[in-house]
Amino acid sequence: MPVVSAPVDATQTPEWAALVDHQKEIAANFTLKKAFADDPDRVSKFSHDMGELHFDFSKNLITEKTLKLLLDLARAVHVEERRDAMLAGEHVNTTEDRAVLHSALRAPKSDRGSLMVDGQDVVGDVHDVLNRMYAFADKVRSGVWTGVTGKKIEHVVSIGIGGSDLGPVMVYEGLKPFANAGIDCTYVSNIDPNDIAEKLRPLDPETTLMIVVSKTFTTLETLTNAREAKAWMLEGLERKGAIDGSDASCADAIKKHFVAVSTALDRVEEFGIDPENAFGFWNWVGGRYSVDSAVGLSLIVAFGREVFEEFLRGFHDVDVYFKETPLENNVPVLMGMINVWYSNFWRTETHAVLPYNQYMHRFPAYLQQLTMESNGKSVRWDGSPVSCDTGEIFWGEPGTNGQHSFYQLIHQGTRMIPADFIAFVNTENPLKDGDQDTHELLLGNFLAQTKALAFGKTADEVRAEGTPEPIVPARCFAGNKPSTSILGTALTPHSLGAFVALYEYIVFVEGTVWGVDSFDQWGVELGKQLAREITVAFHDDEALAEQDASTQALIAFYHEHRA
Ligand SMILES: O=P(O)(O)OC[C@H]1O[C@H](O)[C@H](O)[C@@H](O)[C@@H]1O
Repeated sequence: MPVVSAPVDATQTPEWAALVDHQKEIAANFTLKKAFADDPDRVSKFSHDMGELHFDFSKNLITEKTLKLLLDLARAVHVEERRDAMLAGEHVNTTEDRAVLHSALRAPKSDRGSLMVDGQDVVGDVHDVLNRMYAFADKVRSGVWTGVTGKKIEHVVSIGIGGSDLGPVMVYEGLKPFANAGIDCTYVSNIDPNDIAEKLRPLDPETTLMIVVSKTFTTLETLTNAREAKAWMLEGLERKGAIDGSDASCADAIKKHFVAVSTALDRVEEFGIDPENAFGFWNWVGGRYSVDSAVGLSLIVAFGREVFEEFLRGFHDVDVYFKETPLENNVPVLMGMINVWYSNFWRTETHAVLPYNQYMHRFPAYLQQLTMESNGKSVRWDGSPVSCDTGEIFWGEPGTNGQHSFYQLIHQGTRMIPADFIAFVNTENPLKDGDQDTHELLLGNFLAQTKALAFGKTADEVRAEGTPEPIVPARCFAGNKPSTSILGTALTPHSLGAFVALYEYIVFVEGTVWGVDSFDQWGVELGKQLAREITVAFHDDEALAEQDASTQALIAFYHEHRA
């Protein structure tokens, strides 16, 4: 069994009790307006820099005492000890009896041999695979690797789901300005045939490379889509006369047009993909923590080695920072604990992430898996039930789009929704509308929203604008709505890597307070198991009879209306 200490029940600690009392004080006496008026140094006290990212926590419902009490709680649940255990390769993923070492995926090659886990030179193995990936990607990018008809690859289709999809697609979208080899990527994930049909429709099989990404290589969606892609590829090539349909010509085509990423290389081979063209990773990398492993192969093909190395450096710098920075100044720790403050002491349920950068439009979706699959648990890592709420519901959309949609509820609704506002000083597309720098219009909106949330608008201010009395209440803003402002210098491979690592550690800190195993995902299994059984029930009366009445009735509706 793993050597991991039992989780502390945070709710039974004096530190928790102190926070319960403190929350009552803050709820009764604290407003952001007053806090800013009373303390001219508030912003500097609550601002931190982590590399190229600047964090302003001042518009949160916190005082210096709040942070002190939160860090007392972090220490009481042994955040530092668990961090060190994780980074040293202990099996902190207890329910799967695995180490958790995504940090090793971005360790520099000079760290080879420094981390031996279960007899494996973890960093050495990581760099061996990275080198193979870089060599492969170079060949594709330069046109040395071609399709079966000798044409250069122009499109990559990455087939995967969950952690084998959300990370790569988020980063591909995030770093589009860095694409530099005339190769575009498309991501197919859903088992809904509409997904692959629409994605493949515009592509030419001769110039398309498929990357099948699956940690387990058993995932129904991915294998179904991979088979569909294989059929599309072979039919397309045969129609063009590029192959003659014989087993040998098909095998040759698959070799040139299919590669795989998986921890299960035997299954890759069974699928018909040449093991030479398979890139491995390890069971100590969780799917949602894997974008910086071979799972990111499409990114290396699209962006090249230098960009990917810079992306990994962004992660690694945060790894070192998280490990070495005292808790008082440690941004991932502070953010994780502030999230605990709202979730457990203010009983907020959701957390908005609002990137003011259109390239980051898939970042909230990526964070949903990272945060919710990690911390949506009801038992602790020793199997005991949790005794407080766990897991925040993460959601969001890029600003300013969200402003014209759901911000109404954040500003004037009855629920408190802590929000991370993310923006960058420099834009990838500096444009002007007349004399006005349009990036400043974007940043002006970013600043305006956090200001409106924090300070609101009083009835007197509304009246002073000449608003008729009956509608004054509808036009008031209560303010005191918490937000964190994060400003980066620019959205680059390095800063994007830093962002992902930041949220990985926020998740870790929260998971440690809640005592949950943030690295398993048993909650997705029941649905998979039932789907297998129910799929049979479409055409098997015995299996149908075993279903509940609602499922039977819905299947009956399906049969009645199926064209
Ligand atoms: O990479 P795969 O083994 O195909 O798994 C893909 C995804 O499916 C699973 O059901 C889990 O919910 C995810 O954590 C995982 O990322």
